[in-house]
Amino acid sequence: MLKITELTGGYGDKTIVKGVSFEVPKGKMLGILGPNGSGKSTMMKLISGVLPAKSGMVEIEGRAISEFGAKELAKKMAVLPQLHAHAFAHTVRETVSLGRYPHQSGWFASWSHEDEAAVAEALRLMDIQQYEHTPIDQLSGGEQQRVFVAQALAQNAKILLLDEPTNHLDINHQRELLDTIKRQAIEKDLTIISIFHDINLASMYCDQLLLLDKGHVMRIGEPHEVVREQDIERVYQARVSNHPHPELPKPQITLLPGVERPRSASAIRAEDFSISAEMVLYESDVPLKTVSSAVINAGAGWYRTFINRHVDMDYNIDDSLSEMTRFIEERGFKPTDTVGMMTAIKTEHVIIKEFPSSFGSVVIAVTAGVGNAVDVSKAIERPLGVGTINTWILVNGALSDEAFIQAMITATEAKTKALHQEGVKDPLTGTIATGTSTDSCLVAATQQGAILPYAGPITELGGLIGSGVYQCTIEAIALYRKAKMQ
Ligand SMILES: Nc1ncnc2c1ncn2[C@@H]1O[C@H](COP(=O)(O)OP(=O)(O)OP(=O)(O)O)[C@@H](O)[C@H]1O
Repeated sequence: MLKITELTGGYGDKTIVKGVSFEVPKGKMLGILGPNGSGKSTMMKLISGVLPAKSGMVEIEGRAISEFGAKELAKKMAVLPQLHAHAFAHTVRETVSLGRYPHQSGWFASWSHEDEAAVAEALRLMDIQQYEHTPIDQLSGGEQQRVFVAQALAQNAKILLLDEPTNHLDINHQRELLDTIKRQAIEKDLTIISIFHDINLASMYCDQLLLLDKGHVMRIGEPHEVVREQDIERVYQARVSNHPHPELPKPQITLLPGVERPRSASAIRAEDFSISAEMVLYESDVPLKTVSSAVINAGAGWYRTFINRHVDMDYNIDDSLSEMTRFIEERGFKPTDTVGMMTAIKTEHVIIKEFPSSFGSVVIAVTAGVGNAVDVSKAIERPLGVGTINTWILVNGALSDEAFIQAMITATEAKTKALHQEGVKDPLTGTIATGTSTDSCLVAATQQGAILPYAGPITELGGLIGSGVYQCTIEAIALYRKAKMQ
Protein backbone atom coordinates (compact mmCIF):
# COMPACT_ATOMS: atom_id res chain seq x y z
CA MET A 1 0.00 0.00 0.00
CA LEU A 2 1.17 3.48 -0.91
CA LYS A 3 0.34 6.39 1.37
CA ILE A 4 1.01 10.03 0.54
CA THR A 5 0.57 12.60 3.28
CA GLU A 6 0.61 16.37 2.77
CA LEU A 7 3.21 16.05 0.02
CA THR A 8 4.66 19.41 -1.02
CA GLY A 9 7.53 20.10 -3.39
CA GLY A 10 8.81 21.71 -6.57
CA TYR A 11 11.91 23.23 -8.08
CA GLY A 12 14.07 25.73 -6.15
CA ASP A 13 11.79 28.37 -4.68
CA LYS A 14 8.92 27.28 -6.90
CA THR A 15 6.43 25.09 -5.04
CA ILE A 16 4.49 23.07 -7.61
CA VAL A 17 2.76 20.31 -5.63
CA LYS A 18 0.91 21.61 -2.58
CA GLY A 19 -0.20 19.46 0.32
CA VAL A 20 -1.34 16.38 -1.62
CA SER A 21 -2.66 13.42 0.42
CA PHE A 22 -4.09 10.08 -0.74
CA GLU A 23 -3.70 6.34 -0.40
CA VAL A 24 -3.71 3.59 -3.01
CA PRO A 25 -4.43 0.07 -1.74
CA LYS A 26 -2.85 -3.06 -3.21
CA GLY A 27 -4.38 -4.26 -6.46
CA LYS A 28 -5.84 -0.83 -7.25
CA MET A 29 -5.13 1.73 -9.94
CA LEU A 30 -5.25 5.48 -9.32
CA GLY A 31 -5.38 7.81 -12.33
CA ILE A 32 -3.95 11.31 -12.10
CA LEU A 33 -5.73 13.91 -14.20
CA GLY A 34 -5.03 17.59 -14.62
CA PRO A 35 -4.19 20.13 -17.31
CA ASN A 36 -0.71 20.80 -18.68
CA GLY A 37 1.54 22.24 -16.01
CA SER A 38 -0.78 21.32 -13.10
CA GLY A 39 2.06 19.35 -11.48
CA LYS A 40 1.30 15.72 -12.38
CA SER A 41 4.84 14.76 -13.42
CA THR A 42 6.31 16.72 -10.53
CA MET A 43 4.07 14.79 -8.14
CA MET A 44 5.27 11.50 -9.65
CA LYS A 45 8.88 12.63 -9.18
CA LEU A 46 8.16 13.44 -5.54
CA ILE A 47 6.47 10.07 -5.01
CA SER A 48 9.35 8.15 -6.61
CA GLY A 49 11.88 10.18 -4.62
CA VAL A 50 13.66 11.49 -7.77
CA LEU A 51 12.78 14.94 -6.52
CA PRO A 52 13.14 15.48 -2.76
CA ALA A 53 9.93 16.68 -1.09
CA LYS A 54 9.90 20.02 0.75
CA SER A 55 7.52 18.52 3.28
CA GLY A 56 5.13 15.65 3.67
CA MET A 57 5.58 11.89 3.46
CA VAL A 58 5.53 9.04 1.00
CA GLU A 59 5.18 5.66 2.71
CA ILE A 60 5.30 2.15 1.30
CA GLU A 61 3.65 -0.30 3.65
CA GLY A 62 4.14 2.07 6.56
CA ARG A 63 7.81 2.87 5.83
CA ALA A 64 8.93 6.26 4.54
CA ILE A 65 10.70 6.09 1.16
CA SER A 66 13.59 8.15 2.62
CA GLU A 67 14.47 5.08 4.70
CA PHE A 68 14.95 2.93 1.58
CA GLY A 69 18.27 2.57 -0.25
CA ALA A 70 18.12 3.35 -3.98
CA LYS A 71 18.15 -0.29 -5.12
CA GLU A 72 15.82 -1.39 -2.36
CA LEU A 73 13.35 1.31 -3.43
CA ALA A 74 13.67 0.30 -7.09
CA LYS A 75 12.69 -3.25 -6.13
CA LYS A 76 9.50 -1.83 -4.60
CA MET A 77 8.69 0.84 -7.16
CA ALA A 78 9.08 0.94 -10.96
CA VAL A 79 8.73 4.19 -12.84
CA LEU A 80 7.77 4.85 -16.45
CA PRO A 81 8.92 8.40 -17.02
CA GLN A 82 7.30 10.78 -19.50
CA LEU A 83 10.45 11.20 -21.59
CA HIS A 84 12.80 8.41 -22.47
CA ALA A 85 15.92 10.19 -23.63
CA HIS A 86 18.10 7.34 -22.37
CA ALA A 87 18.84 3.96 -23.86
CA PHE A 88 18.40 4.81 -27.52
CA ALA A 89 21.64 3.04 -28.38
CA HIS A 90 20.25 -0.27 -27.10
CA THR A 91 18.25 -3.08 -28.61
CA VAL A 92 14.76 -3.81 -27.31
CA ARG A 93 15.98 -6.74 -25.22
CA GLU A 94 18.82 -4.69 -23.72
CA THR A 95 16.44 -1.86 -22.87
CA VAL A 96 13.96 -4.16 -21.18
CA SER A 97 16.84 -5.92 -19.36
CA LEU A 98 17.81 -2.57 -17.78
CA GLY A 99 14.64 -2.98 -15.72
CA ARG A 100 16.38 -5.81 -13.87
CA TYR A 101 19.19 -3.62 -12.48
CA PRO A 102 17.81 -3.46 -8.91
CA HIS A 103 17.98 -7.24 -8.81
CA GLN A 104 21.69 -7.42 -9.78
CA SER A 105 24.34 -7.56 -7.08
CA GLY A 106 28.06 -6.87 -6.98
CA TRP A 107 30.31 -5.39 -9.67
CA PHE A 108 30.12 -8.48 -11.84
CA ALA A 109 26.39 -8.83 -11.86
CA SER A 110 25.15 -12.31 -12.52
CA TRP A 111 22.22 -12.70 -14.86
CA SER A 112 19.89 -15.26 -13.26
CA HIS A 113 17.09 -17.45 -14.61
CA GLU A 114 14.75 -15.18 -12.73
CA ASP A 115 16.05 -12.14 -14.63
CA GLU A 116 15.70 -13.99 -17.92
CA ALA A 117 12.15 -15.08 -17.08
CA ALA A 118 11.12 -11.54 -16.02
CA VAL A 119 12.43 -10.05 -19.28
CA ALA A 120 10.77 -12.76 -21.39
CA GLU A 121 7.48 -12.20 -19.55
CA ALA A 122 7.65 -8.42 -20.02
CA LEU A 123 8.43 -8.82 -23.75
CA ARG A 124 5.47 -11.17 -24.06
CA LEU A 125 3.06 -8.96 -22.09
CA MET A 126 3.86 -5.94 -24.27
CA ASP A 127 3.86 -8.10 -27.41
CA ILE A 128 7.30 -6.96 -28.54
CA GLN A 129 9.19 -10.30 -28.78
CA GLN A 130 9.45 -9.85 -32.53
CA TYR A 131 11.53 -6.69 -32.05
CA GLU A 132 13.79 -8.26 -29.45
CA HIS A 133 17.03 -7.60 -31.37
CA THR A 134 15.97 -4.38 -33.07
CA PRO A 135 17.69 -1.15 -31.98
CA ILE A 136 15.16 0.97 -30.16
CA ASP A 137 15.63 3.99 -32.43
CA GLN A 138 14.35 1.94 -35.36
CA LEU A 139 10.93 1.49 -33.78
CA SER A 140 7.84 3.68 -34.10
CA GLY A 141 6.84 5.92 -31.20
CA GLY A 142 4.13 3.50 -30.09
CA GLU A 143 6.46 0.48 -30.27
CA GLN A 144 9.08 2.35 -28.23
CA GLN A 145 6.47 3.20 -25.63
CA ARG A 146 5.64 -0.49 -25.22
CA VAL A 147 9.35 -1.25 -24.76
CA PHE A 148 9.61 1.24 -21.90
CA VAL A 149 6.48 -0.13 -20.25
CA ALA A 150 8.04 -3.61 -20.60
CA GLN A 151 11.17 -2.28 -18.88
CA ALA A 152 9.07 -1.07 -15.95
CA LEU A 153 7.21 -4.40 -15.79
CA ALA A 154 10.49 -6.37 -15.89
CA GLN A 155 11.48 -4.62 -12.68
CA ASN A 156 8.86 -6.79 -10.93
CA ALA A 157 8.08 -4.04 -8.43
CA LYS A 158 4.85 -4.04 -6.46
CA ILE A 159 4.27 -0.34 -7.16
CA LEU A 160 4.13 1.02 -10.71
CA LEU A 161 4.28 4.75 -11.45
CA LEU A 162 3.32 5.47 -15.05
CA ASP A 163 3.52 8.87 -16.72
CA GLU A 164 1.16 8.76 -19.72
CA PRO A 165 1.64 5.08 -20.55
CA THR A 166 -0.61 5.28 -23.61
CA ASN A 167 1.39 8.09 -25.20
CA HIS A 168 1.83 7.43 -28.96
CA LEU A 169 -0.36 4.33 -28.89
CA ASP A 170 -3.23 3.67 -31.31
CA ILE A 171 -6.60 2.77 -29.76
CA ASN A 172 -6.09 -0.98 -29.88
CA HIS A 173 -2.63 -0.74 -28.34
CA GLN A 174 -4.01 1.64 -25.69
CA ARG A 175 -6.59 -0.99 -24.82
CA GLU A 176 -4.07 -3.85 -24.87
CA LEU A 177 -1.61 -1.98 -22.69
CA LEU A 178 -4.18 -0.89 -20.13
CA ASP A 179 -5.86 -4.31 -20.11
CA THR A 180 -2.43 -5.86 -19.41
CA ILE A 181 -1.57 -3.39 -16.69
CA LYS A 182 -4.98 -3.76 -15.07
CA ARG A 183 -4.73 -7.57 -15.20
CA GLN A 184 -1.25 -7.38 -13.65
CA ALA A 185 -2.62 -5.15 -10.89
CA ILE A 186 -5.32 -7.68 -10.07
CA GLU A 187 -3.29 -10.90 -10.48
CA LYS A 188 -0.07 -9.69 -8.85
CA ASP A 189 -1.64 -7.27 -6.36
CA LEU A 190 0.22 -4.30 -7.84
CA THR A 191 -0.40 -0.74 -6.74
CA ILE A 192 -0.54 1.52 -9.78
CA ILE A 193 -0.51 5.28 -10.16
CA SER A 194 -0.79 6.53 -13.70
CA ILE A 195 -0.99 9.96 -15.29
CA PHE A 196 -3.57 10.30 -18.06
CA HIS A 197 -4.39 13.01 -20.55
CA ASP A 198 -7.32 11.00 -21.85
CA ILE A 199 -10.04 11.44 -19.22
CA ASN A 200 -12.23 8.72 -20.77
CA LEU A 201 -9.49 6.08 -20.70
CA ALA A 202 -8.68 7.01 -17.11
CA SER A 203 -12.34 6.71 -16.15
CA MET A 204 -12.63 3.30 -17.85
CA TYR A 205 -9.56 1.72 -16.28
CA CYS A 206 -8.93 3.36 -12.92
CA ASP A 207 -10.52 2.47 -9.59
CA GLN A 208 -9.92 5.97 -8.29
CA LEU A 209 -9.13 9.27 -9.97
CA LEU A 210 -7.35 12.34 -8.66
CA LEU A 211 -7.92 15.66 -10.39
CA LEU A 212 -5.00 18.02 -9.88
CA ASP A 213 -5.47 21.77 -10.25
CA LYS A 214 -2.43 24.04 -9.90
CA GLY A 215 -0.75 21.53 -7.60
CA HIS A 216 -3.79 21.04 -5.35
CA VAL A 217 -6.11 18.05 -5.21
CA MET A 218 -9.29 19.44 -6.71
CA ARG A 219 -11.15 16.15 -6.33
CA ILE A 220 -10.39 12.52 -5.55
CA GLY A 221 -12.70 9.52 -5.65
CA GLU A 222 -14.32 6.98 -7.91
CA PRO A 223 -14.61 8.03 -11.58
CA HIS A 224 -18.25 9.13 -11.17
CA GLU A 225 -17.20 11.47 -8.36
CA VAL A 226 -14.40 13.07 -10.38
CA VAL A 227 -15.50 13.09 -14.02
CA ARG A 228 -18.12 15.78 -13.53
CA GLU A 229 -18.90 18.39 -16.14
CA GLN A 230 -18.48 21.43 -13.93
CA ASP A 231 -15.19 20.37 -12.36
CA ILE A 232 -13.63 19.28 -15.65
CA GLU A 233 -14.75 22.50 -17.32
CA ARG A 234 -13.32 24.63 -14.54
CA VAL A 235 -9.98 22.88 -14.25
CA TYR A 236 -9.32 22.33 -17.96
CA GLN A 237 -11.03 25.56 -19.13
CA ALA A 238 -12.90 23.64 -21.83
CA ARG A 239 -16.58 22.97 -22.52
CA VAL A 240 -17.47 19.32 -22.08
CA SER A 241 -20.54 17.13 -21.88
CA ASN A 242 -20.76 14.10 -19.61
CA HIS A 243 -22.44 10.89 -20.77
CA PRO A 244 -22.53 7.25 -19.70
CA HIS A 245 -20.20 4.63 -21.18
CA PRO A 246 -22.27 2.22 -23.32
CA GLU A 247 -21.07 -0.88 -21.44
CA LEU A 248 -19.51 0.18 -18.16
CA PRO A 249 -20.63 2.26 -15.18
CA LYS A 250 -17.82 4.71 -15.94
CA PRO A 251 -18.65 8.29 -16.98
CA GLN A 252 -17.24 9.58 -20.25
CA ILE A 253 -16.91 13.11 -21.50
CA THR A 254 -17.11 14.67 -24.93
CA LEU A 255 -15.27 17.84 -25.74
CA LEU A 256 -17.56 20.56 -27.08
CA PRO A 257 -16.14 22.91 -29.69
CA GLY A 258 -15.62 26.58 -28.92
CA VAL A 259 -16.87 27.36 -32.42
CA GLU A 260 -20.66 27.31 -32.87
CA ARG A 261 -22.38 25.21 -35.54
CA PRO A 262 -23.29 27.50 -38.45
CA ARG A 263 -26.98 28.31 -38.22
CA SER A 264 -29.18 26.94 -40.93
CA ALA A 265 -31.70 29.26 -42.55
CA SER A 266 -34.05 26.38 -43.31
CA ALA A 267 -36.56 24.96 -40.88
CA ILE A 268 -38.60 21.77 -40.77
CA ARG A 269 -41.82 22.29 -42.75
CA ALA A 270 -44.77 19.96 -43.27
CA GLU A 271 -44.82 20.73 -47.02
CA ASP A 272 -41.27 19.39 -47.40
CA PHE A 273 -42.40 15.83 -46.65
CA SER A 274 -42.76 13.63 -49.70
CA ILE A 275 -45.15 10.71 -49.93
CA SER A 276 -44.73 7.91 -52.45
CA ALA A 277 -46.27 4.42 -52.47
CA GLU A 278 -43.02 3.14 -50.96
CA MET A 279 -42.46 5.57 -48.15
CA VAL A 280 -43.13 8.75 -46.26
CA LEU A 281 -39.88 10.68 -46.53
CA TYR A 282 -38.47 13.73 -44.85
CA GLU A 283 -35.03 14.98 -45.82
CA SER A 284 -33.53 17.70 -43.66
CA ASP A 285 -30.85 20.14 -44.82
CA VAL A 286 -29.15 19.91 -41.44
CA PRO A 287 -28.70 16.80 -39.28
CA LEU A 288 -31.46 16.62 -36.65
CA LYS A 289 -30.75 15.35 -33.16
CA THR A 290 -33.00 12.33 -32.93
CA VAL A 291 -34.24 9.89 -30.33
CA SER A 292 -36.33 7.02 -31.63
CA SER A 293 -37.39 3.40 -31.43
CA ALA A 294 -37.02 2.94 -35.20
CA VAL A 295 -35.85 -0.21 -37.03
CA ILE A 296 -32.73 1.48 -38.39
CA ASN A 297 -30.66 3.72 -36.13
CA ALA A 298 -32.86 3.51 -33.06
CA GLY A 299 -31.63 5.28 -29.93
CA ALA A 300 -30.00 8.69 -30.05
CA GLY A 301 -28.04 10.23 -32.90
CA TRP A 302 -27.93 12.90 -35.59
CA TYR A 303 -29.68 12.14 -38.90
CA ARG A 304 -30.83 13.90 -42.05
CA THR A 305 -33.09 11.31 -43.70
CA PHE A 306 -36.29 10.01 -42.12
CA ILE A 307 -38.19 7.14 -43.70
CA ASN A 308 -41.51 5.53 -42.78
CA ARG A 309 -41.55 2.66 -45.27
CA HIS A 310 -44.59 0.77 -46.44
CA VAL A 311 -44.22 -3.02 -46.28
CA ASP A 312 -46.75 -5.77 -47.04
CA MET A 313 -48.87 -7.14 -44.23
CA ASP A 314 -46.96 -10.41 -44.48
CA TYR A 315 -43.47 -8.81 -44.36
CA ASN A 316 -41.59 -11.30 -42.25
CA ILE A 317 -37.85 -11.24 -42.79
CA ASP A 318 -35.56 -12.64 -40.11
CA ASP A 319 -32.86 -10.07 -40.68
CA SER A 320 -35.02 -6.99 -41.17
CA LEU A 321 -32.06 -4.77 -40.27
CA SER A 322 -30.00 -5.92 -43.29
CA GLU A 323 -33.02 -5.90 -45.56
CA MET A 324 -33.96 -2.37 -44.51
CA THR A 325 -30.34 -1.21 -44.88
CA ARG A 326 -30.32 -2.56 -48.44
CA PHE A 327 -33.62 -0.82 -49.15
CA ILE A 328 -32.17 2.50 -47.96
CA GLU A 329 -28.97 2.10 -50.00
CA GLU A 330 -30.84 1.10 -53.15
CA ARG A 331 -32.90 4.30 -52.93
CA GLY A 332 -29.67 6.35 -52.83
CA PHE A 333 -29.77 7.23 -49.12
CA LYS A 334 -27.00 6.67 -46.61
CA PRO A 335 -27.84 4.12 -43.89
CA THR A 336 -25.54 5.98 -41.50
CA ASP A 337 -27.58 9.16 -41.98
CA THR A 338 -31.08 7.65 -42.00
CA VAL A 339 -33.66 6.67 -39.43
CA GLY A 340 -36.02 4.07 -40.87
CA MET A 341 -39.34 2.64 -39.67
CA MET A 342 -41.90 0.33 -41.28
CA THR A 343 -45.66 0.31 -41.50
CA ALA A 344 -48.12 -2.00 -43.23
CA ILE A 345 -50.60 0.78 -43.84
CA LYS A 346 -50.64 2.74 -47.08
CA THR A 347 -48.38 5.78 -46.99
CA GLU A 348 -51.21 7.94 -48.39
CA HIS A 349 -52.90 7.45 -45.02
CA VAL A 350 -50.24 9.40 -43.18
CA ILE A 351 -51.35 12.55 -41.40
CA ILE A 352 -48.76 15.33 -41.39
CA LYS A 353 -49.49 18.63 -39.67
CA GLU A 354 -47.52 21.66 -38.67
CA PHE A 355 -48.29 23.42 -35.39
CA PRO A 356 -47.02 27.00 -35.03
CA SER A 357 -45.80 28.29 -31.69
CA SER A 358 -44.03 31.23 -30.13
CA PHE A 359 -40.65 29.46 -30.37
CA GLY A 360 -40.91 28.08 -33.91
CA SER A 361 -43.06 25.14 -34.89
CA VAL A 362 -43.61 21.43 -34.43
CA VAL A 363 -44.33 19.08 -37.32
CA ILE A 364 -46.12 15.85 -36.44
CA ALA A 365 -46.57 12.84 -38.70
CA VAL A 366 -48.59 9.76 -37.77
CA THR A 367 -49.46 6.48 -39.47
CA ALA A 368 -51.90 4.36 -37.51
CA GLY A 369 -52.64 0.75 -38.31
CA VAL A 370 -54.93 -0.31 -35.49
CA GLY A 371 -56.07 -3.76 -36.69
CA ASN A 372 -53.97 -5.38 -34.01
CA ALA A 373 -54.44 -2.78 -31.29
CA VAL A 374 -53.44 -3.85 -27.83
CA ASP A 375 -54.57 -3.16 -24.30
CA VAL A 376 -51.08 -3.07 -22.86
CA SER A 377 -52.30 -3.91 -19.35
CA LYS A 378 -53.34 -7.33 -20.69
CA ALA A 379 -50.54 -7.84 -23.23
CA ILE A 380 -48.73 -10.37 -21.08
CA GLU A 381 -51.71 -12.73 -21.08
CA ARG A 382 -51.57 -13.84 -24.74
CA PRO A 383 -49.58 -13.71 -28.00
CA LEU A 384 -49.87 -10.60 -30.14
CA GLY A 385 -50.04 -9.91 -33.85
CA VAL A 386 -47.97 -7.19 -35.48
CA GLY A 387 -49.52 -3.74 -35.61
CA THR A 388 -47.97 -0.31 -35.81
CA ILE A 389 -48.62 3.29 -35.00
CA ASN A 390 -45.62 5.35 -36.05
CA THR A 391 -45.43 8.81 -34.50
CA TRP A 392 -42.89 11.44 -35.54
CA ILE A 393 -42.42 14.74 -33.72
CA LEU A 394 -40.04 17.12 -35.47
CA VAL A 395 -39.25 20.29 -33.55
CA ASN A 396 -37.80 23.59 -34.74
CA GLY A 397 -35.93 24.28 -31.52
CA ALA A 398 -33.17 23.08 -29.20
CA LEU A 399 -34.27 20.30 -26.84
CA SER A 400 -32.51 19.15 -23.67
CA ASP A 401 -32.12 15.41 -23.01
CA GLU A 402 -34.94 15.75 -20.51
CA ALA A 403 -37.17 17.36 -23.15
CA PHE A 404 -36.54 14.48 -25.59
CA ILE A 405 -37.71 11.97 -22.98
CA GLN A 406 -40.66 14.11 -21.90
CA ALA A 407 -41.69 14.54 -25.55
CA MET A 408 -41.82 10.75 -25.88
CA ILE A 409 -43.97 10.44 -22.76
CA THR A 410 -46.30 13.25 -23.81
CA ALA A 411 -46.67 11.77 -27.31
CA THR A 412 -47.44 8.31 -25.92
CA GLU A 413 -50.09 9.68 -23.57
CA ALA A 414 -51.68 11.64 -26.42
CA LYS A 415 -51.72 8.57 -28.68
CA THR A 416 -53.37 6.49 -25.96
CA LYS A 417 -55.97 9.18 -25.37
CA ALA A 418 -56.75 9.21 -29.12
CA LEU A 419 -57.30 5.45 -29.14
CA HIS A 420 -59.57 5.82 -26.14
CA GLN A 421 -61.49 8.63 -27.80
CA GLU A 422 -61.94 6.58 -30.97
CA GLY A 423 -63.01 3.52 -29.02
CA VAL A 424 -60.22 1.40 -30.54
CA LYS A 425 -60.38 -1.98 -28.84
CA ASP A 426 -57.97 -4.82 -28.34
CA PRO A 427 -59.61 -7.51 -30.53
CA LEU A 428 -58.49 -10.28 -28.17
CA THR A 429 -59.71 -8.82 -24.89
CA GLY A 430 -62.42 -6.44 -26.05
CA THR A 431 -61.00 -3.75 -23.76
CA ILE A 432 -59.89 -0.25 -24.84
CA ALA A 433 -56.50 -0.40 -26.57
CA THR A 434 -53.54 1.71 -25.44
CA GLY A 435 -51.45 1.28 -28.61
CA THR A 436 -50.36 -1.53 -30.87
CA SER A 437 -47.76 -4.24 -30.38
CA THR A 438 -44.90 -2.64 -32.36
CA ASP A 439 -45.43 1.12 -32.16
CA SER A 440 -42.51 3.42 -32.89
CA CYS A 441 -41.93 6.95 -31.75
CA LEU A 442 -39.41 9.48 -33.01
CA VAL A 443 -38.52 12.89 -31.67
CA ALA A 444 -36.09 14.98 -33.73
CA ALA A 445 -35.01 18.59 -33.36
CA THR A 446 -32.92 21.11 -35.26
CA GLN A 447 -31.13 22.03 -31.98
CA GLN A 448 -31.12 25.63 -33.20
CA GLY A 449 -33.13 28.64 -32.11
CA ALA A 450 -35.15 28.58 -28.90
CA ILE A 451 -33.85 26.45 -26.06
CA LEU A 452 -36.60 24.10 -24.90
CA PRO A 453 -35.57 22.47 -21.63
CA TYR A 454 -38.86 20.62 -21.02
CA ALA A 455 -41.63 19.00 -23.04
CA GLY A 456 -44.19 17.93 -20.42
CA PRO A 457 -47.83 19.12 -20.67
CA ILE A 458 -47.05 22.18 -18.52
CA THR A 459 -44.90 23.64 -21.32
CA GLU A 460 -45.91 25.15 -24.66
CA LEU A 461 -43.96 22.44 -26.49
CA GLY A 462 -45.61 19.69 -24.42
CA GLY A 463 -49.04 21.21 -25.02
CA LEU A 464 -48.43 21.24 -28.79
CA ILE A 465 -47.16 17.68 -28.81
CA GLY A 466 -50.11 16.55 -26.72
CA SER A 467 -52.83 18.13 -28.84
CA GLY A 468 -50.93 17.59 -32.11
CA VAL A 469 -50.30 13.88 -31.64
CA TYR A 470 -53.89 13.46 -30.39
CA GLN A 471 -55.36 15.16 -33.49
CA CYS A 472 -53.05 13.46 -35.97
CA THR A 473 -53.67 10.02 -34.44
CA ILE A 474 -57.44 10.48 -34.52
CA GLU A 475 -57.32 11.53 -38.18
CA ALA A 476 -54.92 8.71 -39.06
CA ILE A 477 -57.23 6.16 -37.40
CA ALA A 478 -60.17 7.59 -39.36
CA LEU A 479 -58.29 7.18 -42.65
CA TYR A 480 -57.26 3.66 -41.72
CA ARG A 481 -60.83 2.70 -40.84
CA LYS A 482 -62.22 4.27 -44.00
CA ALA A 483 -59.74 2.31 -46.11
CA LYS A 484 -60.68 -0.92 -44.30
CA MET A 485 -64.37 -0.33 -45.00
CA GLN A 486 -63.78 -0.02 -48.75
N1 LIG B 1 12.92 20.83 -13.92
C1 LIG B 1 12.10 21.86 -13.72
N2 LIG B 1 12.55 23.02 -13.22
C2 LIG B 1 11.73 24.07 -13.00
N3 LIG B 1 10.41 24.02 -13.22
C3 LIG B 1 9.89 22.90 -13.71
C4 LIG B 1 10.70 21.75 -13.98
N4 LIG B 1 9.90 20.77 -14.45
C5 LIG B 1 8.64 21.28 -14.48
N5 LIG B 1 8.64 22.55 -14.03
C6 LIG B 1 7.43 23.41 -13.90
O1 LIG B 1 6.53 22.79 -13.00
C7 LIG B 1 5.20 23.01 -13.43
C8 LIG B 1 4.49 21.66 -13.44
O2 LIG B 1 5.12 20.82 -14.39
P1 LIG B 1 4.75 19.30 -14.52
O3 LIG B 1 5.66 18.72 -15.55
O4 LIG B 1 4.71 18.67 -13.19
O5 LIG B 1 3.26 19.41 -15.06
P2 LIG B 1 2.31 18.31 -15.67
O6 LIG B 1 1.01 18.43 -14.98
O7 LIG B 1 2.97 16.99 -15.65
O8 LIG B 1 2.17 18.85 -17.16
P3 LIG B 1 2.01 18.11 -18.59
O9 LIG B 1 0.58 17.71 -18.65
O10 LIG B 1 2.30 19.23 -19.54
O11 LIG B 1 2.96 16.98 -18.66
C9 LIG B 1 5.27 23.69 -14.78
O12 LIG B 1 4.98 25.04 -14.58
C10 LIG B 1 6.71 23.52 -15.22
O13 LIG B 1 7.14 24.61 -15.94
